[in-house]
Amino acid sequence: MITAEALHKHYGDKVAVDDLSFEVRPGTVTGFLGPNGAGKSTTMRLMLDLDHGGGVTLFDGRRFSAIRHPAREIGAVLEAKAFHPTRSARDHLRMLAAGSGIPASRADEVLELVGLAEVKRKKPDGFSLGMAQRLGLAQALLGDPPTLILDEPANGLDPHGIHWLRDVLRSLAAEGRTIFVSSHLLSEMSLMADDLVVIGRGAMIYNGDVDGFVREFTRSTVLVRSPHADRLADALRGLGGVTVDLLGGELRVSGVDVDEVGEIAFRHNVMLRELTAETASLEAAFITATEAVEEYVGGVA
Ligand SMILES: Nc1ncnc2c1ncn2[C@@H]1O[C@H](COP(=O)(O)OP(=O)(O)OP(=O)(O)O)[C@@H](O)[C@H]1O
Repeated sequence: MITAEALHKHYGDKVAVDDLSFEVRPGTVTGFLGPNGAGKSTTMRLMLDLDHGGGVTLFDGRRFSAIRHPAREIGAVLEAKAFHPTRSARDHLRMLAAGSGIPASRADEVLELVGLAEVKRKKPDGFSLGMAQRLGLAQALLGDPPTLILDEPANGLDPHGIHWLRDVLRSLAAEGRTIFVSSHLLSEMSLMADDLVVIGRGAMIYNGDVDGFVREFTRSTVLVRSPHADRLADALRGLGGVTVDLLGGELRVSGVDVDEVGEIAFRHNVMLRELTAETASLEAAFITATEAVEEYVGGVA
């Protein structure tokens, strides 16, 4: 269990992390989301005592700096490509293993796990970003830690790599580990994460499960196809609090659920060809939740 309490950091007048408190539960993947510059990397650095600021983060009740063998308790990747320039991938991991009292054979195990066994004798400075991400994950897993903190681990991975990463993180969580992972890939996050911490301009926007976030920041809609769509639209508009978009024989309705739409159609003798509850995406919820706090807003060319 990770407990972050009142994390705070400012650079001059600029508040990068603004009194953030949250918990990351074991056995789950918790996604850490926020627009560019929201403060995700700074928060992760604060959590690991790699940056000076306010607040405390406890890992199963202890601060990072109080943990005797951090590699065996917390695996962290904050920056891809932070490797020794002259050692091979394998030697890099063996050296880290030696420093943490981990058997050297574990280096080969984790390289196999992340799919880098074939290139283990190569120097990481020739690695692609995706390969470097895999090596970063190997490094984080070296001590078989119960907690993982990963900043943008999917960055640079190809679609197979992203799929693989999702499976690895999900199965590590299923083993009871605590996994805190930032990403900009929202569709991936919706498949991977159980819980979310969403921040904007350093402050908390949402902390809870993924479904709750989508519910809170989107309106669910009902899609209806009917040869009498205009008649049904009139009946639904008469209800009040209902929004109806009519396009040809298709209606998109919000403010009522599928059962109510079905009932009203029945009462008005309207034949239906389709009646579907549409779930909004995590991306739609993220855009609504964070549009007011976006820092770097581009224009349209
Ligand atoms: N060393 C620094 N000096 C001054 N300001 C900084 C420094 N590091 C970060 N910041 C500012 O703090 C804020 C948070 O940055 P941070 O890198 O934590 O955001 P982020 O959410 O990780 O962004 P991204 O998604 O783009 O990686 C940003 O506005 C950034 O400009």
